[in-house]
Parts: sequence; structure tokens; C-alpha cells
Amino acid sequence: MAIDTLLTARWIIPVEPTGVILENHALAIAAGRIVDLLPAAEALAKYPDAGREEFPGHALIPGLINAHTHAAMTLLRGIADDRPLMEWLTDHIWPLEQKWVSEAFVRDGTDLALAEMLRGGITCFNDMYFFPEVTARQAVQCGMRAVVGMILLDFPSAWAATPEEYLSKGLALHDEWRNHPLIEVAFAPHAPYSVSDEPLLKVRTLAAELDRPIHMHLHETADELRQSRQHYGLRPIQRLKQLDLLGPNFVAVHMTQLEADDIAVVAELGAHVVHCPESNLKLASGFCPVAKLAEAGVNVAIGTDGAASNNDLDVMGEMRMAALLAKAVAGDASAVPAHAALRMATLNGAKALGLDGEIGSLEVGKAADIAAVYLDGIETQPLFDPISDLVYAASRHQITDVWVAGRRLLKNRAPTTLDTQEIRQKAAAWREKLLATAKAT
Ligand SMILES: CSC[C@H]1O[C@@H](n2cnc3c(O)ncnc32)[C@H](O)[C@@H]1O
Ligand SMILES: [Zn+2]
Repeated sequence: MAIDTLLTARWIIPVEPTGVILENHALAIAAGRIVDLLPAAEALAKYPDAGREEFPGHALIPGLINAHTHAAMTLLRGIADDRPLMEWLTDHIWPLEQKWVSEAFVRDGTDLALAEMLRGGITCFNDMYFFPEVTARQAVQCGMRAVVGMILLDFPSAWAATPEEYLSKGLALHDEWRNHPLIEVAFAPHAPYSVSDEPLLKVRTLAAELDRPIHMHLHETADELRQSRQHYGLRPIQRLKQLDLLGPNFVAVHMTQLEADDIAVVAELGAHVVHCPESNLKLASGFCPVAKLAEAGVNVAIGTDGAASNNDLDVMGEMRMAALLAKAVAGDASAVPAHAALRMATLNGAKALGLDGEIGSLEVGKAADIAAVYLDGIETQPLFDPISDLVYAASRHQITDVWVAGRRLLKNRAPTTLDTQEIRQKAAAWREKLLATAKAT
């Protein structure tokens, strides 16, 4: 078999099976896919003519999956810190977005996010933001994999004026990107407090017809629950259940303030949860009971949320935070061990997005979406267990190389398809424009 690239490494952590660490192994890649995973010595004999890349001090892991973000919000990083969600959103972020969000804003903000995410080992992101067609285009230009949201709000924005227009533009997006190898689309109604029943019912029907995920903020804060009780007499989860929205294609983001009944509903209906620990902490939103959800059989993935509420797009950081926070929330140091946190940041993300047949683990037949993490530095010595080091000791700065569909998008920490100098200049220009408005709000 003709092999394009043979990656040999000190460790390969395939994630499936859980907890396995392969020492001195190799991944053979052809036409963007993993075609073999075997001991390095055997690989060299079997594929003598393959282009070889050696990683003697690295672990190769599946590319990390950011299962919830608003990529272009990188341009709003640090503009409105230290406020609770509703004040942050309604008094600061939404006014700024109303004034500034445009195709150019989303293009430049997405490029900044792509560079940051690649340097953090992320190979796929699930996005919810205005001008999703621009996000998709920028991701493809860079070579990154993305799920872009057919967003939906009750109120107008620069992208659409009415719920009907959001949905028709979303469907056009679906048609435009159908069958693209790097892009998927998902319905992305913003939240229970910003989308009313009628458009949600349309989403339910369309999502079933088109077999698409539904990606939505849900149970983010206690305030959301209070509002829902006032307007609908129901907890948001109960309302969505009544609307028949919850099911195996539903991706619920945040999920704090959960009672036993809520967990039972989510588990029974097979919905997925995306845990965004740093955003939840920074906005003082609450705690997602990850250990209880996992115990109930719910698939829990990891997201960063946007860079305006985090303030970085660092899935390695979230993975560590998720593992630590789960122990404190459960009162149990054995909750979310390192291998489970790594799985949340990879295969569980793929599963939530309906992409686990394609990505999320290093298995023969899957796309070659891979990150190389340098573990031979002083920060991870002495090295007893590479998975422990990855989750509890390493940081995203140790990611050196990244491949998506076999294409090397990060080489020795430098993006190969993005002009980082230009990205920085554009971000600086946006800073000047935004600063004037931010001071006034
Ligand atoms: C419909 S485009 C996405 C919309 O969501 C806003 N947003 C960003 N972070 C959060 C969050 O944590 N909860 C709710 N909404 C959020 C973003 O600013 C866009 O307006
Ligand atoms: Zn969000």
C-alpha cells in the first residue's frame, strides 16, 4: 500500500481503547486517513519508502475537539470582564455585536481563532456565530475541520432580521456545504430565553428531516431558570422536552443547575452535554455535575465557549479544569480521571457532533486528525504516565505539530496555512475601532 506519511512517536495515545498508551509506535497515513497503527520497528520494515516524521519526545493524540465556541469572538477578548452572564451579554456584548459584527469582523476574528486553536492542538470546532458561511470559508481555507451553526434568534442582527430569515439563510448554508469533507452544519438556536416556541418547533422538524445536530446553550445560569419559570412555568429542560427537541442529536451547552430529574431526562433521551468549565467559572454561572451525568450514561464533551467569556480557546486547559472541578463538585477525587478527561476532549466531542465514525480517536480508517505534544521537557519529568502528564501537568504550549485530514497545519508551532503577522495586524486594527464603543458602554 502506498503511504504518504509515517509518523513515529515515543507514545501514541489512541483514546480508543480508553487508557491505552502505545510506546514506540507509528501511524501510517494515506489520502488523509490512518491506514495502519503498529510498532515503529515493524512500520519501518513494512513501509520503507514512506515519507517519515519522527517524534522521539512526543505523544501523538487525536486532535482536540472544541465542542462549543463562538470563534470570531476572539476580537472581543478582554473587552468586558468580571460580569455575570446576563449583564455581560445584554449590556456589553450584544451592543458591541450590533454595532460591529460584519463579514469582515467574522473573517478576521475567525482567522485569529483558527491560529490560536491550531497552536492548542484543536483540529475541529463546533461554532455558533453570525455569518457562519464566512466561518466555514475561513476554516476550509486554513484546512481546519468545523461544524458551523445555522444560528437562530428571535431578535434581528447584522446577519438576519427575523426567525424566518435566520432559518432560510441557515438552509442555504446547509445546501452550500453539503458533502464538504471538512464542514458540517448544525442547527444552532441560541438559548431558551432568546428563541421562542414557534421557531424551535421548526428547528425540530428540519433537524429530523435533514439529520442534523441541534446545538444550543441550555441551563447556563440560575437566572435562565428563573426567567423560564416566569414565562413558561417550566424549567428550560422540561420546556425543550415538551417541544420534543431533546434527543440523540441534541447538544446542550453548559448545563448547570441540574436536578436529578433533569439528568434523568437528558440520559433517557440520549442528548449530549458540552461542559465549558472556564466560561461557567468566569461568568459565575454555576457548576455542571459532570460525574453525575457520566454516571447516568450521558456523553459529556468539552468546549471553551467564546474568547470573551473565557478568555482563551484552550481545550487542554479546559480538560485539566474539567478534571479538577469534577472532583471538587462531586466531593470525590476519583471523579473524571485523566483518561476520562482526555476522552471528553476528543472522542466524546466527536460523538456529540455525530462525527465519531470519522474523528476523535487514532484508529485505522479514521481521518488523520492528530496533535503532537512534546512531553520530554522539564515540566513533565519524571514521566510515569503520559496521560496523567497530558492532563495534569502539560499545557497547550507543548503542542508542536497538528494534522487535519493528514495535512500538516502546524509545524514546530507555526501555522502553515495562516499568515499570523497579518492576523495580528488585523486584530490590532479591530481593537482600535472597538475600544471607542466599549468605553461608551
Ligand atoms: C447567535 S450567535 C451566538 C451568540 O451567543 C452569544 N454568546 C457568547 N457566549 C455566550 C454564552 O456563554 N451564553 C449565551 N450567549 C453567548 C454571542 O455573543 C452571540 O451573540
Ligand atoms: Zn456559548
